[in-house]
Amino acid sequence: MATMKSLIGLINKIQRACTVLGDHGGEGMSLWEALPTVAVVGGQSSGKSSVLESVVGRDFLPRGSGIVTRRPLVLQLHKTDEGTTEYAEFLHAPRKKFTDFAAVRKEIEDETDRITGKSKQISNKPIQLSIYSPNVVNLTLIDLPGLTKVAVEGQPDSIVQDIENMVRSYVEKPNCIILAISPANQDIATSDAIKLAREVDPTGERTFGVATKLDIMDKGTDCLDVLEGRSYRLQHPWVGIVNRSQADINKRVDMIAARRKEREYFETSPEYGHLASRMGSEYLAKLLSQHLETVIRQKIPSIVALINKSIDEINAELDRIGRPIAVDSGAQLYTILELCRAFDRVFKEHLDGGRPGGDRIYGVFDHQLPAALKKLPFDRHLSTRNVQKVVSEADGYQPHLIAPEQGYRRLIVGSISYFKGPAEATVDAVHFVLKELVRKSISETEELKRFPTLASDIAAAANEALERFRDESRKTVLRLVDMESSYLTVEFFRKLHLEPEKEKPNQRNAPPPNADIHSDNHFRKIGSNVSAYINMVCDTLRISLPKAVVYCQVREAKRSLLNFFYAQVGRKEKEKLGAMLDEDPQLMERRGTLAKRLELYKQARDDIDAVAWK
Ligand SMILES: Nc1nc2c(ncn2[C@@H]2O[C@H](COP(=O)(O)OP(=O)(O)OP(=O)(O)O)[C@@H](O)[C@H]2O)c(=O)[nH]1
Repeated sequence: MATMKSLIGLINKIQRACTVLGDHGGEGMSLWEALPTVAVVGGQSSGKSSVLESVVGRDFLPRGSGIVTRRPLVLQLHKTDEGTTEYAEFLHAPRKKFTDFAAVRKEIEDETDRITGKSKQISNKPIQLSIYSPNVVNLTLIDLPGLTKVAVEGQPDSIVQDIENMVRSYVEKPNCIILAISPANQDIATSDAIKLAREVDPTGERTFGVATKLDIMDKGTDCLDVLEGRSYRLQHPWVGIVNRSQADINKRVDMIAARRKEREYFETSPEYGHLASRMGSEYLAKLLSQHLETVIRQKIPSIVALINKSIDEINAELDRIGRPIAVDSGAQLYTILELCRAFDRVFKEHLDGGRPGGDRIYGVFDHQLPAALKKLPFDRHLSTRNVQKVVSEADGYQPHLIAPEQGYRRLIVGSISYFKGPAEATVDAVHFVLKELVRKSISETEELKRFPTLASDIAAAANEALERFRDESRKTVLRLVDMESSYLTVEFFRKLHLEPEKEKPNQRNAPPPNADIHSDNHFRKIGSNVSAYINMVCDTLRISLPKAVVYCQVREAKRSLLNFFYAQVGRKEKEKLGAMLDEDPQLMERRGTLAKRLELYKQARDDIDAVAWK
């Protein structure tokens, strides 16, 4: 069976882990909120600090006018063996043991200012202090700023509400045990602590009422109605306290002497003598400790469930953002190649189908190219006037006798050169489709998301490769066009020569074979012959250009988009490989945080296992 000490020690440990994680409640699922804690709540000067100090048995809290406690103080008390030296330790300054409690007070003040500045602002970021002493019981208390009704000089008016909100944010948590401090020398009905406690815990099951200043109540009045449970009844009995008066503090009456005085006060008190065993700060400390133990015992299953849930969630997120990468160059090279392959797979899916985009290449061949071919200005180039001009120029001083051989050649070569435009445009259009597919594939490769440097390296390498393919493709298509003008299809013209004879009976308007070589009809006929020839070339190119483009660009992109890159990567040294696998700094930080969280949660689970089943 777990001991009280080990149970509270366990919670202390988990609380410290929470502070390291920056988890002190607030948004989302919080382990902190699942842990039972005791929060000390009360109006200003109600005696909160005094109660805390007498529970600890030491002077260590900052004192002064105005709002002294401006950050929550998480005070973890650890009971040590009799005779051991007392010391304190702050979580923000681990391994520094404070044996001088005046220095503890100074450190609390300094650490408060470190976050809030000297501005007297408040902050909900807790200061965590552990006290190891034979004079304490195992207990965790949270000291909160005193509830106040007015801001003092130098503090913004909003501070009144800010403090109430902060205190409320602690005490409204169902796992918070409220230590509501009310000075007995004032009307309990107007006590800030009781008012707030009633609001957040109407049944009073997690509120402990503490009446301070019993010794300075008006003559003839007492607090018996409350202490004996007749008024302001809570589920737990009220505890009366007598702290050091200001005069005692000024006389430096130490805490141990003060506790003795308090004990004597109750034992000898005519009003409270019969309640002496259930009064005083020592009794309060024991009562709280016992209660905390019961609560913790009840909470353990839900805490374990929460821890397990958190661990699962962290693991899932780590899987999603990727585990840390190996440091040796072999493994790094392997990782880089794997990532390249992942990209290549996505890219191929775009081309081969499965992912959209590849069809746009067919669109270039099926629409763009034919449309561009159709728009070529052959009408103008082969107009009767231009034909006449070109033919005459080719003839020179001696007009042709039968057929203008040179003129035909010039007209045909001139026309064929127009095909270069659509051929190059086809190359470019496919290039842009491929480039767009590279861009898409980079962004769709999940594995690459965490490596922005590598992603841009791969994109750059792929685009460079596409440029090379484009150059090659451009050369090839221009060559196809050039080939058309380098050797004309003789058969076409032979057939042409025979045609007019054959068609003679029907072709009334066609010029006779020996027509005047200077007539319009003659040039029109030449123009239409060239046009027919060019149409044939056009049909050929419409079919062959896509073949060249696919061969040079698409097929190469599928086969060897990253080949050059692979060769480069293979030659890189270790540091360069590491640099390529640079991750988004935010992601690295997130992974670091998750790893730390994971470790702390696992540790917490192990700690609970070790304690709970002892
Ligand atoms: N006589 C007597 N004086 C007390 C008692 N409790 C507190 N005081 C005095 O009341 C004053 C305020 O006590 P603190 O413990 O500083 O009160 P606090 O609620 O922490 O005050 P703030 O931190 O300013 O909000 C001090 O001068 C204490 O000496 C008590 O039980 N009896």
